Amino acid sequence: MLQAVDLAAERGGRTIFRAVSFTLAPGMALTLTGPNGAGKTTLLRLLAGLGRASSGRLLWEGEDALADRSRHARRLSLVGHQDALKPGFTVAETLAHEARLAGVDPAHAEAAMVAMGLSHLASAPIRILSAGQRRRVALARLPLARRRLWLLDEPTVALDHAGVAALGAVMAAHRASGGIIVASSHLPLPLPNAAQLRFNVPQREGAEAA
Ligand SMILES: Nc1ncnc2c1ncn2[C@@H]1O[C@H](COP(=O)(O)OP(=O)(O)OP(=O)(O)O)[C@@H](O)[C@H]1O
Repeated sequence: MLQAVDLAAERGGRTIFRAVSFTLAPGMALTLTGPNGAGKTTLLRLLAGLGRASSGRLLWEGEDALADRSRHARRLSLVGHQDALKPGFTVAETLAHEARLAGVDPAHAEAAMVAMGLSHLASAPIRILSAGQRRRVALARLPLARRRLWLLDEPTVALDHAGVAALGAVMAAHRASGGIIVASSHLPLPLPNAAQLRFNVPQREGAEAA
């Protein structure tokens, strides 16, 4: 269970948001919406333990999530705007590598490739892929890493309709197995029954989860 209690963040000496609170039990999802610059990425980084809250607490199963940041990092996968894929690897090599790192059966890498509609690109190097194809590869790594918490910054950017549907199925499977998802987006996400946190600009007075 992930719980944010009265989180506030500052950047460059300016308050970006405050009074952000939510509780996400296994299987739940939260979408972050709001205008450019409102603080969605800032919150995702904070939830990933990459930034520091100016006040408030982040709890994982009732304990301070960030007391041990490297332990927290192993609970989560973060997909941001940079996909951190190795240009010289093929799609199949990329996913097999991810499976190896996570110690899962290599057959899962094949399944992840199929799930994100990448089979026909198995032997293509990452460097020749289109933006949407790269995004599919970055998202196909998620289930292989076997992390409970997925933090996704605008995950559908560059995806076509089929890609969005594929991601919807992958996210549904994650939630069905007790995973938690927090995702920002300017477009509707395929995350049924997700709670919503809307950021306003200027973001001075906090945001509310609905
Ligand atoms: N390194 C930084 N130093 C100072 N201010 C920053 C820094 N990085 C981001 N900001 C500011 O923090 C605010 C929130 O940025 P953030 O990236 O969280 O917004 P966002 O809601 O994710 O926006 P978008 O929809 O454009 O992705 C913005 O006003 C931005 O200018």
